[in-house]
Amino acid sequence: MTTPTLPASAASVSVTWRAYLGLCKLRVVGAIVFTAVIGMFLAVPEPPPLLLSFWAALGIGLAAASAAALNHVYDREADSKMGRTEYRPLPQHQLEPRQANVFAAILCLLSMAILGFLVNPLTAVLTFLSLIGYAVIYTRYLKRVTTQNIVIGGAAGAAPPVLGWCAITGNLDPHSLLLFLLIFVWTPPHFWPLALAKKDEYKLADMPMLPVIYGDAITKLHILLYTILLFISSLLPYLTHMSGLIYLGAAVVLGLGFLYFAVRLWKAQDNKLAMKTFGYSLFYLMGLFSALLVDHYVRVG
Ligand code: HEM
Ligand SMILES: CC(C)=CCC/C(C)=C/CC/C(C)=C/COP(=O)(O)OP(=O)(O)O
Repeated sequence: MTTPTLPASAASVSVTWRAYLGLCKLRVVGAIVFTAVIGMFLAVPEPPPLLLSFWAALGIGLAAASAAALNHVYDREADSKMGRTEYRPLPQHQLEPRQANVFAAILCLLSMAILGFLVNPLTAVLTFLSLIGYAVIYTRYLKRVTTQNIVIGGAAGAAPPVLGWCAITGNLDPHSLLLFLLIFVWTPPHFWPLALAKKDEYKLADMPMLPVIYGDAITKLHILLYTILLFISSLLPYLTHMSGLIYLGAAVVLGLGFLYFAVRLWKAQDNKLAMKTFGYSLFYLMGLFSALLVDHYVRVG
């Protein structure tokens, strides 16, 4: 018996769609939308209106995917030099840069229409600024010129909970800026462990990441110092009475876990723990934001 195969044209359509989806960095966008949705829930005492939340999540997600596609276009040459990124759609010539640009433009227009007409204009403007911040300011300029690229560029990645909050209330609340601070301070100990593990690839691609320019010891020290700063920042939602004891407990336990990784990485002679620390950073952020949500509805203390 022969295995049924797709006709050549159907197979190529499926490859093309997979390539377009590959441009979107779906897992990162998923995490970004998650933090935005938590911002929506924290903005009001009762659950936020379902339809408004849906449009806001879709609009923010489309903007993040558009930014990711533009990042693939600007980085296509560097991506082709690194093992971690060489199989992306543009280095593999599955799509032309022009196609990726058109795709990014469509996603951006859709996002702006949804946010501008169905959510509110301030959310649309702030989301657009985040898109430009990541896709243009970080990717095109900062990434190539300074070791502080991801610290400054982190502001775009930290915006989503503020965008989610603003989508529901129409304004900027100081508590939403606390959520911004958490992701902003989290970004260096999220990214630098990965940069440490992939230092040789970044060197090959001529990217001035911290370990490439200043070496492993300085990078590990920076990771540790930012992790301490993150631990302190993560207490602020409790100290400002935004969250209660459930959040505080989770923040302390998750933070001690992050410190454990950061201290061990700092002390180690090698970088064996770097990718585990990177993995933990993702678990930490998801855990911290989940705790904020649970605490919002089950308030103790
Ligand atoms: C400027 C800020 C940031 C930088 C430089 C950065 C950098 C990176 C890099 C280089 C990767 C590896 C990607 C890969 O191998 O495909 C990654 C993965 C990831 N990042 Fe970030 N990140 C940033 C902000 C964020 C934010 C704000 C979030 C979520 C709220 C996030 C969530 C994730 C997730 C979930 C992954 C895993 C993706 C996967 O497994 O495919 N990142 N990040
Ligand atoms: C709401 C909105 C528009 C937000 C945009 C923020 C956004 C998409 C952040 C993504 C963060 C990220 C994956 C950075 C890695 O880029 P990189 O180029 O350093 O990593 P790479 O080498 O894996 O491409």
